[in-house]
Amino acid sequence: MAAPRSVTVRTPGKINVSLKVGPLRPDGYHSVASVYLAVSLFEEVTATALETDEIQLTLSDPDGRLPQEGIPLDGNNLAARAARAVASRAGLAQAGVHLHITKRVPVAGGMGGGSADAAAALLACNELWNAGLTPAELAGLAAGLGADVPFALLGGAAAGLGVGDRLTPVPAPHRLHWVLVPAPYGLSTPQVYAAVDRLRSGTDVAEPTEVDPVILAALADGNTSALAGVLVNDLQPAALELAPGLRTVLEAGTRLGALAGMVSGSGPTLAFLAADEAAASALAAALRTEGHSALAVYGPAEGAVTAADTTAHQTYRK
Ligand SMILES: C[C@@](CO)(OP(=O)(O)O)[C@H](O)COP(=O)(O)OP(=O)(O)OC[C@H]1O[C@@H](n2ccc(N)nc2=O)[C@H](O)[C@@H]1O
Ligand SMILES: Nc1ncnc2c1ncn2[C@@H]1O[C@H](COP(=O)(O)OP(=O)(O)O)[C@@H](O)[C@H]1O
Repeated sequence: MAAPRSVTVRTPGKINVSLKVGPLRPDGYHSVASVYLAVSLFEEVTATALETDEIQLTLSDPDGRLPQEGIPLDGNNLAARAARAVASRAGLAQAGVHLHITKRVPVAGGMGGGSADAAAALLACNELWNAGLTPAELAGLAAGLGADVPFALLGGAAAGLGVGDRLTPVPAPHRLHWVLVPAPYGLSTPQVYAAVDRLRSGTDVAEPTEVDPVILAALADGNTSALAGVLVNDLQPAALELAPGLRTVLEAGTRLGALAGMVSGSGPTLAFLAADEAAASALAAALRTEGHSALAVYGPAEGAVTAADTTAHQTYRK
């Protein structure tokens, strides 16, 4: 008997090199102006056809460094929800699938790992089931699954308005080098947004309507020192309040040679910008010597690609 068909899709984690957050909206969300940068820490989802109509999930952690508690392995997993969304949109009566998630992005780390799994599952199931959904339809389903899911499909660098789902790709032709410091714990995104509302209560908070053009120019030029001066994250004070230990790690990164450091999204992962690849690798080594976990990565990295395509899109210049 032939082996059941499988499709593997790879998607990137992200950092937000700029994240401006507006006031709390009546729907419980905040409008943002975000500059997303996909980085070279990838999730993979392999979707394998099942004879039944159940959705099964398994997970592996090849690098052996992710706390896996807190990841639901049932219908609440974002990858399972993505598979259901494809089946229902395509009107498939029997849509059984086994989803295997290979996890590398820190869990509840502010790097959009669950969103990357959802994006990968959308594309993998669409291909596995020959569901025929267009990229625009997949992007629509992605936005219904979470604010960051559309960017995980797209990858590269993009400005995000609305809740982060209204995306415009932005030119970032030069590879930038970063060091990520994951924490051994997670932070809950809704709690970080709630903390920022509390910290800013009584102040007038503007609706963000556009991303900072200085950031866009620095990305377009690959100007790391200009970029270092304008990295901003409105969620950072809230993340530091919830996880005060991050302050010493931020200080260590800059003391050890980072051009700048910031909390990634809702945290607690920290992202340090390095001058070049050699500086990133030296910084990661120095941080590890001081007892921190540290990974050198680059961005932009490409968005969702099926496994057979993974070498076909390496278009970024160093
Ligand atoms: C903060 C950011 C920055 O990119 O990412 P993470 O750092 O979590 O990865 C995003 O805004 C997170 O996006 P994502 O994690 O997809 O959010 P969702 O699942 O859609 O929403 C989870 C909860 O976060 C809050 N939320 C999310 C997005 C947004 N623009 N405003 C919000 O207030 C809401 O409380 C919402 O119920
Ligand atoms: N496939 C998934 N991977 C990780 N977390 C998931 C997944 N599906 C659902 N979740 C839930 O989403 C929460 C946030 O996940 P994650 O995307 O890792 O972090 P963040 O929102 O900080 O980027 C997790 O704590 C978990 O409860």
